[in-house]
Amino acid sequence: MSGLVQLSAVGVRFGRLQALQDISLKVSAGERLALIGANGSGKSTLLRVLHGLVRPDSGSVLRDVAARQAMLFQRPHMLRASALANVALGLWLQQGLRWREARRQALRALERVGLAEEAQRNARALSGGQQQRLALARAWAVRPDMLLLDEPTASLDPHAKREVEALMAEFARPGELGGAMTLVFASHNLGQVKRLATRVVYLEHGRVLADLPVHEFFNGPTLGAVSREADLFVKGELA
Ligand SMILES: Nc1ncnc2c1ncn2[C@@H]1O[C@H](COP(=O)(O)OP(=O)(O)OP(=O)(O)O)[C@@H](O)[C@H]1O
Repeated sequence: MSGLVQLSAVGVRFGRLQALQDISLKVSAGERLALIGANGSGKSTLLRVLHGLVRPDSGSVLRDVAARQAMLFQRPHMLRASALANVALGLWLQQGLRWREARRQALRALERVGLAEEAQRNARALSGGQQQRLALARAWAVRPDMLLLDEPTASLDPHAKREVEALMAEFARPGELGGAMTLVFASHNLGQVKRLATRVVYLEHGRVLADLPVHEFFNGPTLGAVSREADLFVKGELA
């Protein structure tokens, strides 16, 4: 396997519900992969499988064990502590750094996302956009090779959305400290998908119905033939 993670014929069920079915997908280094599809189509579940939070009931997951991963959720969970401590704690716990060194690196991460001035503020008192940037700092601090993001801008206003999007684009750029991050993100915002993604995976009822380079997905003639629902989804979202 030369990818960061590779799923083969993965299935996930929750009781009687088949949330994912027969998913085969390889994520390669340097990709910016967008997962799209209607509510309940399986995007979050697929991200959780990729991150190892959900174990498939069938199929297999192969992972590059040398690669680091981090995941961001739509509403980040922050501890009732300073912004700095929220980042430093992660480093201290995950990487076994000394507290002083963890704080030093955490401050560097806050600078990276433009939050250095908020370092001592209670993380829970920050705005939604600042909290999402704090979550990005927490992820960036561990220098992941692959960053998974579940609708990271869904609950943000347009300004905060642009800030988070800009950071995602910067993290994915070659030359970023620690190297370019591979991104896998779920989004309902097709403008964002066009701006950020190199590849689009369209899910419908837990199955992958299209897996195409972004340009082909939006401009190719094939989508309507693949799925009428996909065609309507894209047109509807763009209307
Ligand atoms: N822990 C769970 N227990 C039971 N059912 C679940 C669980 N997680 C997800 N599901 C169900 O699995 C299906 C896929 O959900 P998932 O959250 O992956 O979809 P999604 O595409 O991310 O949706 P959304 O766009 O609304 O976030 C849905 O029918 C959902 O209700």
